[in-house]
Amino acid sequence: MIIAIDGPAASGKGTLGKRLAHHYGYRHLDTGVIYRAVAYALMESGHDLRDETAAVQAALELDPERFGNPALKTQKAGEGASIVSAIPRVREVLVNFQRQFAADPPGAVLDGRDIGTVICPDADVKIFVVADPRVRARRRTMEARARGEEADEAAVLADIIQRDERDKNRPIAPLKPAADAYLLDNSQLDIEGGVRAAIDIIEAVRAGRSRG
Ligand SMILES: Nc1ncnc2c1ncn2[C@@H]1O[C@H](COP(=O)(O)OP(=O)(O)O)[C@@H](O)[C@H]1O
Ligand SMILES: Nc1ccn([C@@H]2O[C@H](COP(=O)(O)OP(=O)(O)O)[C@@H](O)[C@H]2O)c(=O)n1
Repeated sequence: MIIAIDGPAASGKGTLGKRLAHHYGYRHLDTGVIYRAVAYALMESGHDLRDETAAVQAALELDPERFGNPALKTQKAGEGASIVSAIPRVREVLVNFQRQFAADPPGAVLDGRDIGTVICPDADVKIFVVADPRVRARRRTMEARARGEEADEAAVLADIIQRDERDKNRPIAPLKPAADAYLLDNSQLDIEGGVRAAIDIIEAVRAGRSRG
């Protein structure tokens, strides 16, 4: 089974993806980390984030062993990711890696912006996670502070809004729910509540399928 999770910045996709993968015994890929890694490679080598040749090269040289680098979690890497991810050739290079991950047994949960629309249009279940931008900014701010970083909630909110706008309005693989995605608004839910709501969706889809 393939579970596709998409949604705007800091909506809880990664947390949900990880928890669902654990619940079902599947593998999990946070696809945002791929674009963050490409952006980080450019920043480290002093290239402009809009340098297509350098960005494509960084995408070709992607090393999943480095996905755990804490530097990829920063706001700067997220902002950079949203710039490099709008380059069509960068996305093209990264499609196969993601599809291969999704296809390997026993099943996979992928989260990102275009999983249900582009990467896995035939996913068994698609969930589009949303939450009020102020709630998302608050959560992301708390997360950064828990890591010992300084974070200004208003600046985090501005970054989230700017990134969502860029991701929604790019011509290639824009952030939008697939036509057959289930919307899950977790603004008023805690992590447990969000996971339960997602499992309810997945089980309802499975039950419907086995009846049909
Ligand atoms: N349903 C939820 N309720 C409360 N906090 C949440 C919820 N889902 C995620 N979080 C917290 O919000 C922050 C952003 O979640 P994350 O999974 O990193 O989002 P995304 O992958 O969409 O960027 C994290 O600190 C996470 O612990
Ligand atoms: N499948 C994906 C995942 C992320 N991205 C881009 O990568 C950026 C960072 O993604 P992320 O999921 O790590 O961001 P957060 O939601 O964790 O803040 C996004 O703003 C998108 O521009 C994408 O284009 N397609």
